[in-house]
Amino acid sequence: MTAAFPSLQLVDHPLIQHKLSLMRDKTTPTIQFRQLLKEIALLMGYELTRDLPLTTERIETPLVAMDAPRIHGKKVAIVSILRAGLTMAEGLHELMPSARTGHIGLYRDHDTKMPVEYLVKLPEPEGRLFIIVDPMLATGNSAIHAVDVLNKRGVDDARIRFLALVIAPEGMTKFADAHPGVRVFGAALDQCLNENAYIVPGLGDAGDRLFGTK
Ligand SMILES: O=P(O)(O)OC[C@H]1O[C@H](OP(=O)(O)OP(=O)(O)O)[C@H](O)[C@@H]1O
Ligand SMILES: O=c1cc[nH]c(=O)[nH]1
Ligand SMILES: [Mg+2]
Repeated sequence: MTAAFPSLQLVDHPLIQHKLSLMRDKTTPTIQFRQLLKEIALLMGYELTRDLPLTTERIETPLVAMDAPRIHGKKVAIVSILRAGLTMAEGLHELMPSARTGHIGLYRDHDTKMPVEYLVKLPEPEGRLFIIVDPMLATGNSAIHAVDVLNKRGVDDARIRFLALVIAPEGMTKFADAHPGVRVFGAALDQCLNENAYIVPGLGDAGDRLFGTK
């Protein structure tokens, strides 16, 4: 939780901060950029999942029978906002291999900066926790749209978490106003947006740097 944003948790572990600095460096090549984002998502996943409910399952150790704690993996859905969320989802899936997968395809319109939706594929919402992943929360419009998509399918804000990497204060303000009940996890709250709605200092265009496009 931060003072300005009760729903935001910044994960300031030194490994995450170090890897984020490498990602911000404009000389970091695509292959390393992608690997770093995957690693950071995995590390942030540790905090994001800290309070997941446990059930128990009867097992036998080599010595005795016991009721062993287990996470119900199939009750979690990891939803990537395309394209940049895909790589974060890879990291989280290493932590929770049996989590279900969803995709919400969005791109920002060049002029309006509003998200344009081109794909929605989601698992059954019943009883599931949804983790939406996207490294960049800039104006907040894409994040708000993605949560709206889930809300329309009956998933309320309390069952949604948003995993980002770099967050602009302007976007976080807008997102927290629209969805105060969605917990947001990020690695950095940056300074501001520039005139093209890019995060400053930021790391540039995440999708282009991940996939080598322009
Ligand atoms: O907070 P916002 O102002 O909505 O901006 C954030 C969005 O912009 C980027 O995607 P982009 O539109 O570049 O699509 P891409 O991942 O396909 O490149 C990013 O991955 C977010 O989805
Ligand atoms: O800084 C930004 C803003 C939106 N999308 C990005 O990839 N980077
Ligand atoms: Mg992009």
